[in-house]
Amino acid sequence: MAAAKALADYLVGPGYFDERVSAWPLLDWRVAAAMSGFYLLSIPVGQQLMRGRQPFKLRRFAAVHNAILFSLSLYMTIEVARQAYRNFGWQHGLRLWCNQNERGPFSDSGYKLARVLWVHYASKAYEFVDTWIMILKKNNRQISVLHVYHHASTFFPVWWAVISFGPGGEAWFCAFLNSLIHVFMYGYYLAASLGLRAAAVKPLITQAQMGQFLLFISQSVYILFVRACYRPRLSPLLLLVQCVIFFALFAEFYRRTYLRKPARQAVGKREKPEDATSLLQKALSSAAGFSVGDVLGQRITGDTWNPLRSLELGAFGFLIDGPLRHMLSQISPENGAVEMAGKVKHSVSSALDGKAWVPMLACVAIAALKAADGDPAALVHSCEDKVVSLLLSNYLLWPVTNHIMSKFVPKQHRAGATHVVTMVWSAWLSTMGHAPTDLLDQAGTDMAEAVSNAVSDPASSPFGAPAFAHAAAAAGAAVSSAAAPALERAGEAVQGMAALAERLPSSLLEKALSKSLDVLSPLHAHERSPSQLLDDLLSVKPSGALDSLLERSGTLRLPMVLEG
Ligand SMILES: CC(C)(COP(=O)(O)OP(=O)(O)OC[C@H]1O[C@@H](n2cnc3c(N)ncnc32)[C@H](O)[C@@H]1OP(=O)(O)O)[C@@H](O)C(=O)NCCC(=O)NCCSC(=O)CC(=O)O
Repeated sequence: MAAAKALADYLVGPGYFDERVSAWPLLDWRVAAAMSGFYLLSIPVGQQLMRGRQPFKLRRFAAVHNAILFSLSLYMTIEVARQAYRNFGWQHGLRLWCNQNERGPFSDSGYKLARVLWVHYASKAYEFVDTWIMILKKNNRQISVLHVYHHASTFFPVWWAVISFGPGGEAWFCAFLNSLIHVFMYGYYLAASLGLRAAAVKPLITQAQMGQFLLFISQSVYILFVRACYRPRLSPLLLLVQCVIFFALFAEFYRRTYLRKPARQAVGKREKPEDATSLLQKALSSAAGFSVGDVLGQRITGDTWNPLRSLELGAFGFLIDGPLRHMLSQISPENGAVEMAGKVKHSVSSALDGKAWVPMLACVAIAALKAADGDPAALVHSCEDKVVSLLLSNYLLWPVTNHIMSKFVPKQHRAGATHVVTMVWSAWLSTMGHAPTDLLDQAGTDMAEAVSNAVSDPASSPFGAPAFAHAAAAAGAAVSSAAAPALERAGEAVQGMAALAERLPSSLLEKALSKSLDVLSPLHAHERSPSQLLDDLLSVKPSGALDSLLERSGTLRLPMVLEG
């Protein structure tokens, strides 16, 4: 009993049901649940009744219905924005997210905002008519899990909970954006019911819907876990769960509707996309990339190695980064959604990745880092501070890498080579999680310089792919450069370690250690060009396991610290 009360306090406390609206229509939970139940029941019953009958055309009826929802969505978009602005207003410190759901007597704008949010809730019940149109038209292909789950659950419990426990605050964002997207969606359905097919805008509408879910996921994570700024927690929690499910269902809808055909037509003509690697493979490689990258990152910043953090980041790679990348790869232009020539295709894909996904994924990665460090609240500043350097380094690393991979690296080695670069990238992210901003800006600039040097000085390399080699060196240089102050702090120890390693029996491992320490020391101390750095790296035989190398570096560092 006490546990149930604690849970209720956590989710909807301290005020529980909002008395100001509890007498409003449709807010008795039994009525709302019964309506959703009735909707669910109506589907098999309706389909059964339509069995053996001719489908209805319903042109006029569907057109009127869509015109109503189109106009209502337009009204709600404008009215929610207007009342949110009046209620929170810039002068009252309106923020995009983290606006409080005030209790106490309604202000005029607070009341009008609650009222339009209630209209939004009620409109979700009216949208049941969509499904009945599908049933009467016998458009069974449209009655998908996505569609039914969306319609049934959005009315009850999601919007019912939002209005019942907190008809204000953060709900404005969701109602506003969803209504805006519904303007386009019902505009599309209106045109379709009048016999006009707008095939070109259909995928754009689906993309907008998916974008909205990603924004809602970000919003709920932000207000629940990052800033912990919102009560009741139930609505953002429901929103989070819903939108993760919707995003997955919509990604699948997108793949099925827009990608499958071109991919089939292309059989025999085109290479199988490399991104066809399975979800499990992507999750595993991402886990490896993040954990090994973090081991390197921690070493670079000179921290004492925290294995738990590396494990947590591995879990982040496995559970979030890998699966997300898999989903995104399914809908990328590389996967056949858009027909383009090779080079253009890679550039467009990289640009889209950089613009949309990379900042998001990288911020999520930094969030995971901060959470692993036990300081999730630092995420906001880290993201704000680092997103520019992040984007810069992304554009310097990935488009070049992708281009070189497709051009020089044989297909069967591409996945492996990409994983290596991914490790460098996650080491970089891990380093960024710790390094101060100005340093990162400097590192970004260094990286730009290194890449341009590499391109203008294409000396041959053992890979037979000079640009790849130089880009890899440039990335290494940037990581090294970002770590400069940490290494400066540990400068003497590093030099000492290298010297010690020289004196140890000259096994391959010790040589490798010496070389790797050399490579990791600040660039300016050695005046090494990226190609020299690469040569150093290449002279290290990969036979020594990374772990033992790092372990060795740890044991070597100890005596120096003790001596110091
Ligand atoms: C482009 C989409 C908006 C719609 O995809 P569809 O596959 O349904 O599109 P379509 O080309 O088959 O639609 C044309 C057919 O729909 C019929 N039609 C007309 N009005 C309709 C209405 N109000 N509801 C459902 N169907 C309707 C037309 O007569 C035509 O039938 P005919 O073919 O016989 O001529 C997509 O992004 C999408 O949302 N897909 C998921 C399916 C879905 O249920 N979406 C809505 C709820 S989800 C949602 O709303 C998410 C959110 O909150 O943003």
